[in-house]
Amino acid sequence: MVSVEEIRKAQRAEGPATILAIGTATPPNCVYQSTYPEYYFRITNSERKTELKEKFNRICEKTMIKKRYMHLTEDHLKENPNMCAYMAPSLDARQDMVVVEVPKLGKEAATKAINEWGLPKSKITHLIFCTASGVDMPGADYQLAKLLRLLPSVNRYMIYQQGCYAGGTVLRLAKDLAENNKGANVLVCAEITAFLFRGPSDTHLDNVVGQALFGDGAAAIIDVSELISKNTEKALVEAFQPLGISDYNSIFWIAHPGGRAILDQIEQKLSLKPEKMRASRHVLSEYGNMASACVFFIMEEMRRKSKEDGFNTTGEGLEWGVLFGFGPGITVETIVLHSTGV
Ligand SMILES: CC(=O)CC(=O)SCCNC(=O)CCNC(=O)[C@H](O)C(C)(C)COP(=O)(O)OP(=O)(O)OC[C@H]1O[C@@H](n2cnc3c(N)ncnc32)[C@H](O)[C@@H]1OP(=O)(O)O
Repeated sequence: MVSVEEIRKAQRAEGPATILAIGTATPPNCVYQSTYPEYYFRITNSERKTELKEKFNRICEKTMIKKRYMHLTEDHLKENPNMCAYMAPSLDARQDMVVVEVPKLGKEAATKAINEWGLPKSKITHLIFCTASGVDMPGADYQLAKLLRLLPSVNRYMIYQQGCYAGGTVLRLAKDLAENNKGANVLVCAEITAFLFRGPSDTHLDNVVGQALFGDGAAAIIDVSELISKNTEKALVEAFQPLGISDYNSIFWIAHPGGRAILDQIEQKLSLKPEKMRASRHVLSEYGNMASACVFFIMEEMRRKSKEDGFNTTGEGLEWGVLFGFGPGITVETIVLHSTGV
């Protein structure tokens, strides 16, 4: 007679969960930060707000973002003028858009990851989908499984509306699933396309800052950089003390670039060398703040550059690293990463 303990042991995986492949995708519509203020104030019929436009120009310059990708094009906005107001009914139009587009963008990224992985899709046993764009039932996880033609038996998990820190949340969940299920291949797909574009308001400057930062033009923003930087050291001590690591320049860094000031303050507070934030700053510059998807773009960029520079690990030649996801709450997701090779 087989005991429950033996069954459980046989079901569990041996060894740690490993990231085997990464795929990223963006909508094709690219907007350049240098011309964005002109476009944004024109499309939202706000050109008369000259002072606010000048301020927005200054904010855009300070973001250190070169370009961003947005699903919303000029044509979409012309078809949906309510989206261009600061506060006008437009939820239905946005919802109709995201429930179709978010799984499609997820499919693009997932297909790249599956191709790199090189095994048949039928080997995928678990699917986690994470987005803060819209809510649907059945969810984006179901739509993605259908688009990818995964087996109907795939175990699906949907994480909605967590915000920017959720890249860390899905990794944490994927690790637990992979380590507790033998042979499980967990496909983590965190895609965010925020459709919360809206016109500028003189009385809501936080919204104006948001319009300058987010990859898809989201609305809500908190000034959060000081709060985050004050708490990162505590999170690092808790995470790395058990490993005997207290020099945070000796690890690689994947920090969610909520905004340039967040990276600046963490760097300053922890006396980090400038190269520690290189990958995060690169992704911020090339894509803007893509919420939960950012950390995976940074991971991919770090892996690419480590290979190009001849390092022997995907973490810039280092063994241990940290992934920080920051988001509403304020919540800080801290994930310890172990890099094994390029
Ligand atoms: C929680 C999460 O982390 C999840 C997210 O991703 S949410 C997004 C989180 N991101 C942030 O909170 C943004 C962090 N802030 C930044 O990166 C920078 O402050 C910034 C790029 C927006 C501006 O850079 P800066 O070095 O602060 O420029 P600075 O010259 O001081 O400010 C430019 C203008 O913006 C205004 N400004 C800056 N931050 C502002 C804020 N939070 N609200 C309103 N106005 C703001 C300033 O008053 C200034 O206006 P004037 O030019 O008229 O004086």
